[in-house]
Amino acid sequence: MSKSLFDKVWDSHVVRKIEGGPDVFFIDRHFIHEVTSPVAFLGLKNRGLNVLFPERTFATADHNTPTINQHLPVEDPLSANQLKALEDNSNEYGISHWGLGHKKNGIVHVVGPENGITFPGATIVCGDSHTSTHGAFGAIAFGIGTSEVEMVLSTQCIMQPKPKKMRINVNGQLGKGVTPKDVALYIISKLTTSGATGYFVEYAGDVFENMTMEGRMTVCNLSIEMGARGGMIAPDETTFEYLKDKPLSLKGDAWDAAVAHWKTLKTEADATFDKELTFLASDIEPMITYGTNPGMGIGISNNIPDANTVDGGVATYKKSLDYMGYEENDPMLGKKIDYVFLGSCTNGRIEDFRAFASIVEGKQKADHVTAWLVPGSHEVEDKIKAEGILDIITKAGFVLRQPGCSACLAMNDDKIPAGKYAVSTSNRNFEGRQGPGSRTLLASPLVAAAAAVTGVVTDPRDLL
Ligand SMILES: CC(C)[C@H](C(=O)O)[C@@H](O)C(=O)O
Ligand code: SF4
Repeated sequence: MSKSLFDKVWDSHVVRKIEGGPDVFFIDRHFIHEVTSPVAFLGLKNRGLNVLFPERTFATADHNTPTINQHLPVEDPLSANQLKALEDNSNEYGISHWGLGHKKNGIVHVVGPENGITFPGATIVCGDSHTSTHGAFGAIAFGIGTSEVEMVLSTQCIMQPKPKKMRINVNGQLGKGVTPKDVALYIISKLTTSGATGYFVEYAGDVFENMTMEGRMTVCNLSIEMGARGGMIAPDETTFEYLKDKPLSLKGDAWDAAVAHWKTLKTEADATFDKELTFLASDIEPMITYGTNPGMGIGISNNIPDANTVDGGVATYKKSLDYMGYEENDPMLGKKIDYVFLGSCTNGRIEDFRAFASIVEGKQKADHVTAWLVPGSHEVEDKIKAEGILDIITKAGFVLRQPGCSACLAMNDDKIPAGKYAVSTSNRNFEGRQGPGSRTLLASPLVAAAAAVTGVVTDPRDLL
């Protein structure tokens, strides 16, 4: 039977098939952070178990880290404890640890790829739902629970039933101002947040083939927001070019042999999928969300949908609009905003800062807007400085913060106040996600930049 990319990677990692049960599945790379690993290590200790392959696990601190004054001790005792636990556990078991202040520190899904820990054909897990990001490299990457983190630490395997397969094709060319984030928000708006539940998605078609690695990461990152277990894109020259010479990428003959293998990781022509969807690039415009889940998104020039035209119940829909303080049929353009957040594992990479700078250059931040610009890693921060982006944003009245998850989920001090509107490049707009009572409008870095300089929801195409 012809195999898909997903089948090839999955099947080559099955250690044992259990009749009528899940597969015992080998994990190549395991990332850990301070939120979901402490309890797993506690479990290991209680059962007197060891870490089987410490060299396959990589720790970085990101969720609870402050984004200013990182050289000072962390004030919040809960955060300080979590960070200390990650450091102590990593040291005890011989796991590489990029803690606060380390030059490689940053958001787990940003530092993994930029250091070449992520690679095509790999199986990658982390106790974190946005592990799907790494699928951009043609890896099978997904989030796991804390008990599975313990399982991976002790056995380097987990038990997994093989998910169903979906292929999403987007063909044609994206218009001006339309970014990978818009492609993803568009797909989620069509599928809803549960449209891909139970599936593993392969993204295919010209749009993804022509996308940069960072764009592919943005798309795969958001797979989880439509319910998918993960999403992946076949590796190609763009992938190999990105990974070549990364600190932990293979070198010399080993690299050449790996690339030769990675080139075989393509879906065969007559492979079949349980579900297949096709969209047109020309139908996608810059997107923005107006509600309290990532599926509640529209093209920026559209009006908020009428309750009678949406699936999923009128009452829930109205409750969501109430929370946002919005009315059906209102335009999104021109709505006043208070905060802008540029960052997260969705859009906290150098291309996102370049995009933001391309709009704010020569303009000024709107007076009433508070903007938090948070690089995904120190490497991103260094590039922002080296490329002159820091100068551009500083002249435009913005301040650059230090790396971390920050206001994406507000586990540190970066909380959007109750009732305030934030245009955010992150991935979730749930009630209170960015701080109790906060209201989130998910969008691309271009839309965020346009809102930052005008103070209202603005079509970035008018400013490009
Ligand atoms: C804290 C962590 C478990 C969580 C996740 O799994 O995704 C977080 O990263 C998020 O984005 O909500
Ligand atoms: S940046 Fe946001 S989505 Fe990504 S890992 Fe951190 S909290 Fe989760």
